[in-house]
Amino acid sequence: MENCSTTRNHGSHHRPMPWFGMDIGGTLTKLVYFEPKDLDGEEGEIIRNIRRYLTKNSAYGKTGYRDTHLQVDNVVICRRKGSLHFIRFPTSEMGNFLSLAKAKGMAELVTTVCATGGGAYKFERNFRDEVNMKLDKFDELDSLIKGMLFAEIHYSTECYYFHSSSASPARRSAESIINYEKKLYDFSQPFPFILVNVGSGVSVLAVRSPNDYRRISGTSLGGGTFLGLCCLLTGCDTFEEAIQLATKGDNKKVDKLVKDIYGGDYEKFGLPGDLVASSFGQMHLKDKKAQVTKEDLANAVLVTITNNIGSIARMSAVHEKIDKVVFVGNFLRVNPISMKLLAFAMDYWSEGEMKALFLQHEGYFGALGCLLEFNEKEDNNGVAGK
Ligand SMILES: Nc1ncnc2c1ncn2[C@@H]1O[C@H](COP(=O)(O)OP(=O)(O)O)[C@@H](O)[C@H]1O
Ligand SMILES: CC(C)(COP(=O)(O)O)[C@@H](O)C(=O)NCCC(=O)O
Repeated sequence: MENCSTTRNHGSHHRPMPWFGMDIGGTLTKLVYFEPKDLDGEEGEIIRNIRRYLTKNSAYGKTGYRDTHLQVDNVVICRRKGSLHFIRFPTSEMGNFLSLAKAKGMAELVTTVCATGGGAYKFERNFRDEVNMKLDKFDELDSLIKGMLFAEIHYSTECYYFHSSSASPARRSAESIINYEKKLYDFSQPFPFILVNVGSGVSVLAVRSPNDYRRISGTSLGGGTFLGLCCLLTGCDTFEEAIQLATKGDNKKVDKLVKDIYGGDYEKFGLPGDLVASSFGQMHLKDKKAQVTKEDLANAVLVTITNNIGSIARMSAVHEKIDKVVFVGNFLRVNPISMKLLAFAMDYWSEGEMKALFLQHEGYFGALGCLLEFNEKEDNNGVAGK
């Protein structure tokens, strides 16, 4: 599938390699690197070294990682064929990243990097002063949509949902979500859809066509809140640790359920006894507090944040009269508990009318979209190298 609008052959007409897209978020910086496979001898030594360094390693320094399972091969971008690599590091490590870029000779080679996310503004000066690089800035929500639509077309297993074997939504319970099965979803006719980006905070968009979308809602209770509260309440230090703890815990020891208040279901309004009535609602009781473990607390934070996001997503979908809700962002990384809870919540509360959808490259669409936008822009401008 072709992405550029011109019909030129590859070579010096295009922006010189290396091609990167960078999304500098509130917590993580995502880097998408396009590795050309149709090499024609144009590669200089520095580019070759950068390519080797990025593609032969899957860890960079202490905090940079390449998500090798997400690599996409045989992609054509601007008439160049190659592979897409997906790399992330904490935004707090930006200083070390800039030092590395300098050490690897990037600063001599690249004059402009395309960047999106809040950090494209926050760190613009650091890029200029420390590595003499200009940031060409793209809007993060424009890039997000562009990247996800591109990935959906180029990666046949991109979109999936969780399937319950129970026919009636009413019979599905929050307990049974553990048995949800992951299934591929044909997202080739995507519009309209609600897009919920769960990063440090949460943005909710109504997307009606590639260039027609609105940011309709958002909440500050997002992935950053989960991680921050977990670190405070359990003493953990990383997202992976927080998720591990949550996997072994039970929110019912922390939250007040409808049945803790009603003794059973609140039938008049269809509230099942197992529904959380009040998140953390038992933690004012000394005996209950004495019994909870850090695993229970981590699970309760995860369920609290996820349910709140699910609720906002569902209300947004009802308001916009849209039945497909796509969840993206790194909060969902290695986090099946939240994905299954969101799938359950969409299905249960809409009585089967709404569907929660998920995407494999969940946190990388902003970086990918910005790489595509930059190349298109350069291509349309007829840039012959800088
Ligand atoms: N390795 C990680 N380190 C920190 N947070 C992570 C990590 N993996 C997943 N997360 C979660 O992803 C969130 C950031 O998501 P992301 O989509 O990258 O947003 P942002 O653009 O705001 O950085 C964090 O708040 C956290 O909940
Ligand atoms: C400001 C942001 C767009 C930044 O994006 P992020 O780095 O969190 O992915 C996002 O955090 C957000 O939408 N926060 C919620 C703001 C609100 O609507 O209350």
